[in-house]
Amino acid sequence: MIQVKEVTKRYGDKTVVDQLTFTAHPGQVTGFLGPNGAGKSTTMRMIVGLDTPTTGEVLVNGRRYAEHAAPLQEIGVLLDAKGVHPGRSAANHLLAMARTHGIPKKRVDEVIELAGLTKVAGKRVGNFSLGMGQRLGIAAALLGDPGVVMLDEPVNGLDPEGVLWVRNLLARLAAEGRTVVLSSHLMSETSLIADHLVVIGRGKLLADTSVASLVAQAAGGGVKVGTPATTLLGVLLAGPDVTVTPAGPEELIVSGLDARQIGQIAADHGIPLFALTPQTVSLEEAFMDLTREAVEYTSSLELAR
Ligand SMILES: Nc1ncnc2c1ncn2[C@@H]1O[C@H](COP(=O)(O)OP(=O)(O)OP(=O)(O)O)[C@@H](O)[C@H]1O
Repeated sequence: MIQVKEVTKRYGDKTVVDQLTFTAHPGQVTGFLGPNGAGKSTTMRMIVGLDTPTTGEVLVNGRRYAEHAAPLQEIGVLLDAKGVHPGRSAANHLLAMARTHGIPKKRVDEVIELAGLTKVAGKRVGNFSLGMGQRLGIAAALLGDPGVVMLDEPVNGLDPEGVLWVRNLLARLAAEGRTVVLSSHLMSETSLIADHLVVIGRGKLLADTSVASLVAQAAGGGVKVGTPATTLLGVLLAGPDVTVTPAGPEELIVSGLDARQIGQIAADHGIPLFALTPQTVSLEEAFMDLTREAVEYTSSLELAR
């Protein structure tokens, strides 16, 4: 479990993380989302003790990172996939890490296999593609068989097959009861991988929600109904909490009733329907709505609107 408790981080007079509180639970994949500069990396660095909160505290499995005797066995992290000596082979890089942390060589072979790096394990890391580098970073994060796994932008630069691989791997790690956190600035991609979402903007918490409830929220745009009998159906559907808006000669947008209720009322009165479509806002739009005020760099074109 990761607990971020009322954490504030200031650099000089700039507040980068602002009274942030959230928990990443075991058995779940938590997506940590925010636009560029929102404070995700800073928060992740504080989780693993590379930075200190100005106020508040961060706990990994109930303790501060530095208080763990064998931190690599508690939390595995991928913070910068390029932070590897380019002249070393993937296997030697992992072996060096394993040796300094008392981890057996057998585990190195296991994570190489797990990360799909068997064929390239002997190759120099300097020649690795971005995707192979990401896989190596993930292999390193898993080396200590940790109960908590935290990955900064793990699908960045991966092809669709690589994204699917990360998705399946993270789901499996969570199913094993581990706490899994991944950061991203891409909502649609993250919502496919994560169960839970923590969204921040300008260092502040904007949302702490399940993917399912965000999807339900995004679906709150009414139901598009296609019928030749718009006037009659409009009258039949009317009610105190129902809004019926004509959207074309044979089209209504209805809110306050779901598709099933509308379909039933139409059927009860023998009214033909040729469209009955819940209007969804895309998750990307929901994310943009949430974070609009909080993006650090807005183009002058957008500001002029
Ligand atoms: N050491 C530092 N000194 C001063 N400012 C910093 C420092 N580290 C980060 N910042 C600032 O803190 C803010 C948040 O940065 P951070 O890297 O945590 O954001 P992020 O959400 O990870 O963004 P991205 O998606 O672009 O990686 C940015 O405005 C950044 O310029």
